[in-house]
Amino acid sequence: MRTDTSNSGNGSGEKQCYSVGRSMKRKEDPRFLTGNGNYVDDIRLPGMLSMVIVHSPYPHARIRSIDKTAALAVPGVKAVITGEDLVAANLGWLPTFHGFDKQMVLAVGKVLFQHQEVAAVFADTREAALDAAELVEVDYDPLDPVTTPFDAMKDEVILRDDRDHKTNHIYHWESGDRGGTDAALDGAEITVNERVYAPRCHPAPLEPCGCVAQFDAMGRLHFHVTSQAPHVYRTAISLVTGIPEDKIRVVAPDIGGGFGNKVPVYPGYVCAIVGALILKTPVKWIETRTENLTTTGFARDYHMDVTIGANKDGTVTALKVRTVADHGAFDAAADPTQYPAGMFGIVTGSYDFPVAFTELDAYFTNKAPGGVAYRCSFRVTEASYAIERGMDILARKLDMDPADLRRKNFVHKDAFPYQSALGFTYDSGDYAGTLDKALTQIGYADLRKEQAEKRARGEYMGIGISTFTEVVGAGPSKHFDILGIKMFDSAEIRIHPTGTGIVRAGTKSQGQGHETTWAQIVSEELGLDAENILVEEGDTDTAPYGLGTYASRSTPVAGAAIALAARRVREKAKKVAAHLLEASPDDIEWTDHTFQVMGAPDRSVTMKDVAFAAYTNPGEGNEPGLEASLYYDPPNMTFPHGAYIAVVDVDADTGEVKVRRFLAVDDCGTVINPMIVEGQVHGGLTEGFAIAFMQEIPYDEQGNNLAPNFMEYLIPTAVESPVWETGSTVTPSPHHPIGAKGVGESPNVGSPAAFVNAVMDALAPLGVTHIDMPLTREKVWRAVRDARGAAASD
Ligand code: PCD
Ligand SMILES: [Cu+]
Repeated sequence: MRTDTSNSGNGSGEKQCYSVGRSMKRKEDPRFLTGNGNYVDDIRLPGMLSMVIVHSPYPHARIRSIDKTAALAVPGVKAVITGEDLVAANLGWLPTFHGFDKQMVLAVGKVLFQHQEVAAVFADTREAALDAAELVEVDYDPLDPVTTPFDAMKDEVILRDDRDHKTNHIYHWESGDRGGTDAALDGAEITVNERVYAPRCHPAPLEPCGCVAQFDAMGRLHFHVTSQAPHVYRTAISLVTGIPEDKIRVVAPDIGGGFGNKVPVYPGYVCAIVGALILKTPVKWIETRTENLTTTGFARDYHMDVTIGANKDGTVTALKVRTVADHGAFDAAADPTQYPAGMFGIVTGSYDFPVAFTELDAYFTNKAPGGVAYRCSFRVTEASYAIERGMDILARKLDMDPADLRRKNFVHKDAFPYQSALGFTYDSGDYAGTLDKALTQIGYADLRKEQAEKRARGEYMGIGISTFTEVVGAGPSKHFDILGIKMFDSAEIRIHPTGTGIVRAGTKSQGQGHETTWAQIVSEELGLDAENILVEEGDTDTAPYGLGTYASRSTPVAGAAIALAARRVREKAKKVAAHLLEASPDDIEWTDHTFQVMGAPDRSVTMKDVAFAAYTNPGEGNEPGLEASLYYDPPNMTFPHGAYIAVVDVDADTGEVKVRRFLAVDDCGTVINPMIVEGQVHGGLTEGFAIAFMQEIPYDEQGNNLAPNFMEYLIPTAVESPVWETGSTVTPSPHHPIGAKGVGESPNVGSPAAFVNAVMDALAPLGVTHIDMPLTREKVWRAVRDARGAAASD
């Protein structure tokens, strides 16, 4: 792999300038850095109305009546719609992501969580709409709220009276060998057990959600929206509203971060479309920060009981994980249809468990709906946190170094493809190699020495390891679909006469840099300059149908489609090359990014020559033009892995934790752009750091959301964030055309456990075994105080 951070050789030279493995500067950045991005809120159309949503102050209440009179009297107000209006139009409910449940668009009869959408106001200006929203009079009859899944499971108060099943239980899911696992745990020389909680948190992208709905003179809907999956939106809108799909154009323009938050379809989108339809004028809806944090997809909220069985020498013999999941008011979790608990089955992680079992029960509560994959390929972060905490707890019980315990149990690098006890076939990996690299790079032995000295002085230093394996790139269509739509992806490539071109894909970048990396793949495959390959995504009128960008699937799926579509272009080009070289196509080979006559390397033509000929002189019987499209259904997921190490110093008297160092060694197979991958890792680590130490959406006993803004829901700035150290190993995916695996989510999946393990390691001398995230100063301080108190009273 070459790593070259300069943008040298711009457009000149024999070979292509930019290709796979080079840190080409991001092609999209000049637009962003000069303030010329084009976001949904930048759209201004003549006659455009502003929509504002009225929210419920109660988490659980019956709606006695809604009076619109005062709101409608505000100058500039055009309409107010309620749940009843939508029900009359047959648009009262929205199918949820995987289709098992439905969700109210605007509350009908009852509100089920604080801030739930109750009415939508349309006005000439945002100010008028805001004023009117305050004047919509809703008469509520408050009911007792249910705020934890443990209360919900008692079924004393049934939340959803729209459902036939009078229970708050949503579903049970299980995987693996229950009997075998129980038997192995019963017979284990050692077992450890801990309940760990992955708290309800929120992706909180910089740009909140929003849309502009417009019907043109031909009655065609143009819908600009912050969507990670524009094609799925188009199909969903057609199915829900009955508007023929050809009469709908969904455009996702520039997006200011998605992180899973912009996968689901939200009530505001439906209301904006309805408003534009009935008022016959464009409607814009842009969320506030509070609306984003309180109503759109939350993440996690998994209570996980982890039990590991092992021999005295540290060899693991069985894993059992039981989870209680809080899904909020509707089962709007973003998971593929056949996987209600997402990819939680990756919970065996990097370790060779002979037997395992996991089961999960999900419940309704009076909290916001969601369960989105916040930088996590559907519950992979939860799973990774559970197993990586579990392994550390086992290491402590065995009094073994956590690195040694891990190394002892890794799936061996010669064991791939590896069939896990919970049914995944891991494609490739070298876990020991990656861990060893990380240990050397950070100077592990010296750090342990330093720690021992500090402990002798009564100082609390901790080292935390996480050696995670992810499963990303959904996915093989026999297993993965959303609302029945198979999770393939697509690419379309056109090469112009002068040897430049355009590639379109079914994905949609939200900051990941696809405009650069997709061009690099085409460049590598076709020997053309990446600087002159335009990348276009996000417009359903032009892009081929694809399932979008989330779950780190773009590189594994669309990236593969792009490489293979380019190879299809190359096959066509070969015939033209043969014509130009007056040889048979069978005698032409593609070497060093040019077409050559076999055995005669001096007789060659470049792709640029061929492109021109394809339009000017294609040769008898050859199809003119140079383009190809391809739909790719991956044979398997990709399994990136990494070894992360955190070093912390804890002030036991104040609870303050300082992350002194953090090293992430990632293996995502073949790297397309090392600089972009490093940026992905930095971003994800910062989010993982926030989740570990400061982020949570808590609710009080009355069901009030306690983190409805950035005063309570904390976003780390450069001041709080540690300096990230990175490294990499490369174990290509055997089934991906260029060997690449996804990476966007790895740092978020792998890092929370490393941080928590480090703090627990620091506090080990005090006997503190576990603290649930986020590890705020107060929680750490309390844990230390309790531990000291217990020690004093012994
Ligand atoms: N091997 C490799 C891999 C990768 N890469 C690169 O990197 C990136 C990423 O990728 P991926 O991994 O494939 O992924 P995607 O699909 O593209 O994306 C997605 C992700 O991404 C991440 N990152 C990011 N960044 C930014 N800036 N922004 C955002 O928003 C975001 N988000 C996040 C998330 S969350 Mo989910 O949705 O939860 O499911 S999922 C996710 C791109 O550019 C690519 O191409 C390279 O180079 N190489
Ligand atoms: Cu997750």
